[in-house]
Amino acid sequence: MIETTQLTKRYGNLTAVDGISFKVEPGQVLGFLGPNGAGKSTTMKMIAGFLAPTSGGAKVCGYDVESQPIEAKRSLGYLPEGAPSYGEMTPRAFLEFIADVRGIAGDARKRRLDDVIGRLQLEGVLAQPIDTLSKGFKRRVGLAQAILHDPPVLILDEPTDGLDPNQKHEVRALINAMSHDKIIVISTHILEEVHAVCTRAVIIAGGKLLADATPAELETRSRYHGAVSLTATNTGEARAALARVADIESIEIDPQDHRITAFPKKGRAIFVAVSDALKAQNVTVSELALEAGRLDEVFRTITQPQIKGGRA
Ligand SMILES: Nc1ncnc2c1ncn2[C@@H]1O[C@H](COP(=O)(O)OP(=O)(O)OP(=O)(O)O)[C@@H](O)[C@H]1O
Repeated sequence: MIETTQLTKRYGNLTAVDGISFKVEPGQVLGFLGPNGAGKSTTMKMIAGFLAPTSGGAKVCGYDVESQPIEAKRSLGYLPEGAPSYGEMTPRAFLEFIADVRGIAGDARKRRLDDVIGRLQLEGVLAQPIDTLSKGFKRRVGLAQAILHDPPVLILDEPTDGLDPNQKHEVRALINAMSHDKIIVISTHILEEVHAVCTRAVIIAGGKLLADATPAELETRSRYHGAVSLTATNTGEARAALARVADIESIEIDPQDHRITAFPKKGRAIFVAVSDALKAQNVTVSELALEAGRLDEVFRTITQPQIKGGRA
């Protein structure tokens, strides 16, 4: 388990992380979401034991990261932002070095090295200096060192940053495959990533924890939750048909693609009534969808007051 208690970091007058408390259990993938400068990396560094908190604390698998740093670090793998490593080393030499530092020896050493090299598809670049690798491969070398000792806890700071869409997909699949028996915390700016890998999402802004929920729960906070979107051949006809649906609160039409969104009155379900009204008026639609909610809008609604409140 990971447990943070009132975790706080101050830099002079700036409170980068402001009393953050949460727990993460095995099998959970926790997504850290937040705008630039929210305090995500600082929180992760403190959990990973790379930065001392000003106050409060963190435990990893029951070990306090400050008073039991060796046990805590043994239990976790950490991918820092940007994945710094020793640029003049080759991935092979770097991973051998990490194996030394982690004390991985004997049969386990070859097995673990072969495993991470295979999983991160590093075979083709093992002998090339890390400095000369593409951003995507550098990130993969960083991930390989984080999982080399097969730790029960992984702290991954923007693991898919800099990867192309195929590599993003592969890394997300890797995280999903590892998630069954590990605790994983990832930070990301990419909201689709939250859907792809996270069982839970924490939203941070201005150093404060503002939301802690499943992605589906967050979507229910969207004003689009339960709305019905459609694209009709004749927008005017569709609009007239929707005017007959009593439970519709309001209608919006996208000025660019003319997509219509109908919002329900509070607590009402409108999908069937909308579908029936369109059929009854013979309105041709190319698309009709019930909206789960939009995470990007929830993210903006939750974080913008904090940003406007005055922190870069
Ligand atoms: N060493 C430092 N000294 C002073 N201020 C710092 C230091 N490290 C971070 N900060 C500040 O603390 C705040 C939180 O930074 P942090 O890197 O944790 O944010 P983040 O959410 O990870 O942002 P990003 O998404 O841009 O990586 C920012 O305002 C940042 O400028």
